[in-house]
Amino acid sequence: IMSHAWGYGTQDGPETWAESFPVANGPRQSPIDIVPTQAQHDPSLKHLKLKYDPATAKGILNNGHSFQVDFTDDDNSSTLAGGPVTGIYRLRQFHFHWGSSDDKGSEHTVAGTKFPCELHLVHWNTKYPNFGEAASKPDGLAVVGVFLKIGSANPRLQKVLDALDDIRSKGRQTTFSNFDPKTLLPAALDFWTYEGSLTTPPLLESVTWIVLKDPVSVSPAQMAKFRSLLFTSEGEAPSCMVDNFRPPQPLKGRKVRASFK
Ligand SMILES: O[B-]1(O)OCc2ccc(NC(=S)NCc3ccccc3)cc21
Ligand SMILES: [Zn+2]
Repeated sequence: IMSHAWGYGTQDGPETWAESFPVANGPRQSPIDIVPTQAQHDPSLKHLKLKYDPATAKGILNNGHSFQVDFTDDDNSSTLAGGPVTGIYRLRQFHFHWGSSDDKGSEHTVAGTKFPCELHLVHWNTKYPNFGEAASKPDGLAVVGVFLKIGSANPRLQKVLDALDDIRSKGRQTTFSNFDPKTLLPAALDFWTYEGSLTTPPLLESVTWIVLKDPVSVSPAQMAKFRSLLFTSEGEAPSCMVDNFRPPQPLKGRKVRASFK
């Protein structure tokens, strides 16, 4: 069967996704607006334990919705544990969402504040045999979200941004090795956490979200690199890859917990 054609345009964007993916109107959809004054500090939350082996970095791909850096996940070399999760989750990939201008781009918002970009580090629960199985379970995935805020150029981003010239169009991929995604994180790992979903179709309600409180920096020139990518394949009329974010979804009674006071 044809894979579901979805995107971020007026004809195929977030307002249309429920037609093919009815879970879009489900009880635990993401992203959400995080309201810090309504998040309850939970002292029982453990520290986030992130262990990433740079050798597991495999490739970088333009998938037509974002670009992602993929990791080999056939052993526990790169994992997440602690925080709100039980057990060990393996790093699968990371990717970003960003805007056409600096006043929007993130998926989660903080008391209505939008950031120009948001990083997602995707991990799957090793109690399941593989990513695809885990993605369909309520405790299957754990995604760390990191906000990027306009400021000085972030040298940690540069290796990723320099690879974008080789994957400008949808379907392009190239090797990407020896990279430690931990270098993309802020110094403090304080976080908000809640139960949610993928923010792109199939919108599966299988994600424990771990959204870091502190942003990392990105410069306007670096944002221009993100915006140089294309949603479209070579040979198609080019469409700039921008505004690839879903807006915040109804909380529907969910509680957001904070790891910090
Ligand atoms: O919401 B996100 O953008 O951030 C967190 C996150 C994790 C994964 C995705 N999507 C993936 S991996 N789809 C392929 C797939 C999906 C389901 C089964 C197999 C294969 C999107 C997002
Ligand atoms: Zn994402």
